[in-house]
Amino acid sequence: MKITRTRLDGVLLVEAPVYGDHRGFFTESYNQKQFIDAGIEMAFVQDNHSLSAEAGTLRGLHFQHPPKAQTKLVRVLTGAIYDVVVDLRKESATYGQWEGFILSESNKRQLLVPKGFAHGFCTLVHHTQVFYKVDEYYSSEHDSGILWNDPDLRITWPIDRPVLSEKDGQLPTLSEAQLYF
Ligand SMILES: Cc1cn([C@H]2C[C@H](O)[C@@H](COP(=O)(O)OP(=O)(O)O[C@H]3O[C@H](C)C(=O)[C@H](O)[C@H]3O)O2)c(=O)[nH]c1=O
Repeated sequence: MKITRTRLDGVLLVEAPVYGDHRGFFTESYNQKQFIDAGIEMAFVQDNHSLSAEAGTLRGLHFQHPPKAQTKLVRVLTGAIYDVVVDLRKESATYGQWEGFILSESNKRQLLVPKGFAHGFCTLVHHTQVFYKVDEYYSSEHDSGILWNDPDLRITWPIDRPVLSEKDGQLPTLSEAQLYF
């Protein structure tokens, strides 16, 4: 399994071996021992799966406040996404910085998003399904987020007018948000 560090401490790209043959492919998308051996030791407790019908659907930027903050291991089952993480850790040298990654059905790359990051994605094709493991259960009371087009973050999303939930369109900016990381 190939683990690639990124410029944001703790954010990792994970690539598992893919075994192709005339029928298609097989891959162990998650293997606890291999992940622990690679230093990815969190115990995932919940699997999430979303379908976004239209290209240009944007979900995020979301996080859960401590003590229900979540590490996420994100991958794409069908389609493709521009996946974005934002460092919300006040003491981090990269606080308020973001990075984007293309995860797709074809590249099979996975992204590990540590606690203390906001996470969101914009779909690049129709009928995109995203599957991700989290190490803390969903808590609506701790669910929060940052506005996708925060003028200070200036995230270069691939679309100007995305399909958004009403909730996501009303999220605070980073400067307005109450953060506890
Ligand atoms: C996240 C979540 C949601 N829900 C319920 C709450 C709502 O009734 C419904 C849709 O939730 P929401 O609109 O927050 O779904 P997304 O916009 O896809 O949110 C996700 O999008 C970004 C990309 C993330 O990183 C988060 O994991 C997650 O917040 O599912 C649950 O029952 N359990 C859950 O874990």
